[in-house]
Amino acid sequence: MAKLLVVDDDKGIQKQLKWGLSDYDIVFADDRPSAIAQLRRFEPEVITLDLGLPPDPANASEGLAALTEILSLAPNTKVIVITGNTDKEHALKSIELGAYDFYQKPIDVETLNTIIQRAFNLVGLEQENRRLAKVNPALGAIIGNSETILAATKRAEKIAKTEITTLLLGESGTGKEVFARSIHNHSDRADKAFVAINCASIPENLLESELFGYEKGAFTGASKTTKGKIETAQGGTLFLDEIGDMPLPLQAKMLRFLQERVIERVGGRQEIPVDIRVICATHRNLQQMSIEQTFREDLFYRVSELIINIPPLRERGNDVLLLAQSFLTSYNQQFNKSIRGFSDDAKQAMLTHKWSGNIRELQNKLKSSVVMADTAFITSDDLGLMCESNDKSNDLGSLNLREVREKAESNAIRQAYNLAEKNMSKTAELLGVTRPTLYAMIDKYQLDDIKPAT
Ligand SMILES: Nc1ncnc2c1ncn2[C@@H]1O[C@H](COP(=O)(O)OP(=O)(O)OP(=O)(O)O)[C@@H](O)[C@H]1O
Repeated sequence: MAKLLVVDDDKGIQKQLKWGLSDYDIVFADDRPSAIAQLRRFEPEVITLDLGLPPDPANASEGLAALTEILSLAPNTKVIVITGNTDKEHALKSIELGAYDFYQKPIDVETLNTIIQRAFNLVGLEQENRRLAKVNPALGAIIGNSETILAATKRAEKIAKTEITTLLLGESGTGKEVFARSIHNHSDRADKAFVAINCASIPENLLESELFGYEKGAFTGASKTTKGKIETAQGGTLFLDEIGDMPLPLQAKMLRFLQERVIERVGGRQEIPVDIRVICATHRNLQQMSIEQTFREDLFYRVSELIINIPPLRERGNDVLLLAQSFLTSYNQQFNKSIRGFSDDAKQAMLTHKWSGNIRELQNKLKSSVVMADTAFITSDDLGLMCESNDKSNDLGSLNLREVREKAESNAIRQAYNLAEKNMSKTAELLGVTRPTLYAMIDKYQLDDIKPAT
């Protein structure tokens, strides 16, 4: 039976609800300590909470404190706050703190029952979602709707079924490995191994044996013949991350493997045929490196049969908000929290931050803010970000008033446009100007990237 806790010090109301809500397994509490005790003992999924609790029933402070405590102990509980019929301010405050809904007195049991029923339905759905997420985690999905990321995913989709050796170019943390996995998962090799190796993280003298394996006795300590990463990827996909960091002598051996599809283990004489798809990635400019002769030109052409540029987060527009929402959902589950979303200043700060660490930086910021936040919405402070407008007020690079104004106005237009999700009427509204004025400004400042959503 669905478990309901009613927190109200009015015995008359308790009685009324006991009879009126007989479909539920119902328990009562008169004040904050007994509510918390019942919460621990009875673990209700839904709670109705009168904000006017003793010792100060004329005031909402005790009720709001109870709400905060309940949600910090059991974030998935749905709390319906009961307020006085004129007390809109506290009702809204409760929603801000994470209450599921509010109900204004006088109590009509039938109406209240409908709200309670809806809350139980939501609890059921959320439980089902959590169960499904555990069974089938959406790993490796490429989240994003921006033109830049869609262009990259389209290319990745097109080549997934082919054997083309692909080079993924992008800054650190942009999701190159996520892309490589995704290509593998959409290829005919999906049921075989995906083996990743980061050439920059393995000491130069170990990289060769790590990749190609070694024969027993090949060097001191080689006590038994061992397969390398290439052989382990047999039949599947090998992801060579940071290929630009591969030492020159090893590049020759790599080229032979890519051309002839055979390898020799360190200390071995036998040629071992391999059937492997290769995906490489780097944040370096391999073409420039080959001019400077720090990367073999022939290897560059071999690994870059097709290049996919993975855009940095700052060029992905609203994707940052989509990614943030998806991380929030998974961290809410991981840390048993029920943070509902982001305040406007947090959204704006995320849209304007430079994200030099890209998605990894966003992920880290989200993780710590979910752990630390104790309100229903994450703010820019929780994220440790400041809005660009505050952040950069002294960094306009020029004291020429016209230039300063132009820069500030262009920034504001871009921010509003992103917040309004490319809706021009909403952008104009946020900026407090008419649509014709907005179009005139876009024209004047040549903001060619700003155009109505199609
Ligand atoms: N589109 C995406 N959707 C969800 N999560 C993503 C996406 N892209 C990347 N991530 C997450 O961001 C983090 C960094 O991604 P990844 O390791 O693929 O980046 P990378 O470019 O390979 O980084 P590096 O160059 O440092 O190796 C990972 O935790 C990954 O799960």
